[in-house]
Amino acid sequence: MGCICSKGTPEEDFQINENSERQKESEKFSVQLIAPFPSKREEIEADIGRKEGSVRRVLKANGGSGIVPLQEFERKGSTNENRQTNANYKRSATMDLGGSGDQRYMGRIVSIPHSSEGELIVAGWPQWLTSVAGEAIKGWLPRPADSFKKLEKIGQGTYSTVYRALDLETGKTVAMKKVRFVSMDPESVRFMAREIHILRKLDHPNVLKLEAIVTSTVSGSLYLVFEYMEHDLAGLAGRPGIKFTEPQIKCYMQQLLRGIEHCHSRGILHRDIKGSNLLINNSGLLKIGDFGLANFFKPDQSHALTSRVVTLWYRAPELLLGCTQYGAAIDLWSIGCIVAELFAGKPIMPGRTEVEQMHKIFKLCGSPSEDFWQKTKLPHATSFKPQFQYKRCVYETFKNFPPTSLALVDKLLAVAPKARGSATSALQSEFFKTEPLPCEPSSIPKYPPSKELDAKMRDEEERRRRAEAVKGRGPESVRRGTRDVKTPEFVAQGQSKITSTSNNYDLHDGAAGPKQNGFSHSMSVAHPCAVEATLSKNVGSARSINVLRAQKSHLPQASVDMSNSSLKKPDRTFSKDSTVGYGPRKNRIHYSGPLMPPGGNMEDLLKEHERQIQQAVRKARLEKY
Ligand SMILES: Nc1ncnc2c1ncn2[C@@H]1O[C@H](COP(=O)(O)OP(=O)(O)OP(=O)(O)O)[C@@H](O)[C@H]1O
Repeated sequence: MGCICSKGTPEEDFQINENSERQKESEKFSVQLIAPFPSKREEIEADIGRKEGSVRRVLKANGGSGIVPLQEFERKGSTNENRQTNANYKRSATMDLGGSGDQRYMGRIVSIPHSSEGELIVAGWPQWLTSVAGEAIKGWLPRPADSFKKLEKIGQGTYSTVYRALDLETGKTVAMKKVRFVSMDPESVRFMAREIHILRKLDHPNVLKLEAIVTSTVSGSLYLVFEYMEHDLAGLAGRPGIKFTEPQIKCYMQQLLRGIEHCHSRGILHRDIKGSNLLINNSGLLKIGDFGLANFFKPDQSHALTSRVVTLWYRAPELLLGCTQYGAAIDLWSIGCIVAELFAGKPIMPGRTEVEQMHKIFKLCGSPSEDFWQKTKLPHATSFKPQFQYKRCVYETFKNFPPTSLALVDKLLAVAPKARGSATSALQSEFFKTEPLPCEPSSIPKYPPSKELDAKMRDEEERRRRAEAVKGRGPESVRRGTRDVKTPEFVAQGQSKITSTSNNYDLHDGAAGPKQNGFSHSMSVAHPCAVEATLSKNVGSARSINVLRAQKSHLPQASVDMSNSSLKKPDRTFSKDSTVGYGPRKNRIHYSGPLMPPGGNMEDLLKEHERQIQQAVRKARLEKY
């Protein structure tokens, strides 16, 4: 599969008004941000007076906030009151069609057929986008790219880089998520279109709102513009010195469940609930973000979906077993992991391979009965069937948790999906009704901006310092200084177990990796996904840490996703390489580790994995330093 690198530098994609060079550059943009509909004629006219000839006036005329359907725009534009606005819109829209005179464009506009694609092109969207993602952007107007000023990078996802930016029209700080494509490959565009399409279906205070979109022909990138959130839960939980109170945890979890309840009520599964996708602002509001893996589902589960979704540590057992007809319960499982993680102060099941993940689940939540294994048709059942049955020990393991939280965790971490209930039933649980009650979001302390990226940078810095220190101390020190990732069940006798940063509880499995207090697992020295990448090659040879990091755990199977989305979208690919973006799935089936050979011994297999992982990590470190 080809590289999906973004060709332009991030700077090329943002136009800064004061800079005339950049303004020229801005004309390379074929699409501008979505603009809302003008509300006041005076504003519009004043703006036109100031900025005749500028695409920006459309944005300003629209008041700089909100998004209005194109049809409504046209309808309003046909009235006397809005005629001027409509003219602006037309001129603005046609600037990108390559012409140079209003008359000519007006003619074109009149002749545009009333098809959705025609409308969209007139609105300023490029054809590469309208031809495959018309449904997702239908009815939206573009906004100019030069109306944003890029500030610093605040997030690095698998498919995107996120920047803090200033909306020059409103003065508001926003987050701009730059999505990469494989040179406008239609399939890649469809991946992104699904995210947009889903975001547009959602409207809830606990779901991050998509405010605008911009694309750049310079870099082949597309930007999704969101309200700016100061923190993500991963960053916040991983910040030294921050300790969540019980009312605060309840407050966050209530908001998370309300947000997911809304998604499920709209027939949408998030499929990647984890700390770094839960954004929190300085008013204590939590919003679910990153709908890149989200998909539509029907309660009857009649459509097959890919089972290779959700970041490994938060992945439900049915997905690991290869189930393709699943529902809301997979998100509830992830939420169960998060509730427990918040109380524990570290991830509760930090598996590094699917085999290990499944094993951790069985050890904590119990393994299914013999009868289940006899009857199930789940594709990976034979591979994962343990040699003996594990007894459930959720209550014993988390005995120090507040009792009502334990009841909720126990329910959400039910191995049988149906037993997890729903977001609505979770919201009605005693957990939220018993003292101490959830606090008001506004009463939560204001923290300095804390993102997963910050946690990653702290880890990186710490690792660099350690490496510097051991350099001067010789090989013996290197050995002692190396923080090899340990799978807790293989921690040698007498070696101290990882302790929780918030509550003391006794997990039979501790957290793996040097990041001990949860959520920032993707920045562990050896990311579980990176390690999986090594194992996917069945590591005879260890690879460099950079290569190790280049894979994500939830690589999709190519053919199983036959979802019911109206966009008929394919699934995303899952490369963790920062230069990689959305891409077609062809030839991108990866397995995070060899499946359990039938009749094989799980403990032996895991030990072998551990040996390979440590060998790979050691070699990578030695290569690096
Ligand atoms: N609206 C926002 N405000 C502030 N920061 C944000 C916002 N949206 C995203 N971020 C930051 O950027 C990071 C990456 O964003 P996001 O999860 O959407 O990207 P992704 O490529 O889909 O990531 P992933 O690899 O987790 O799938 C988030 O963890 C968060 O720290």
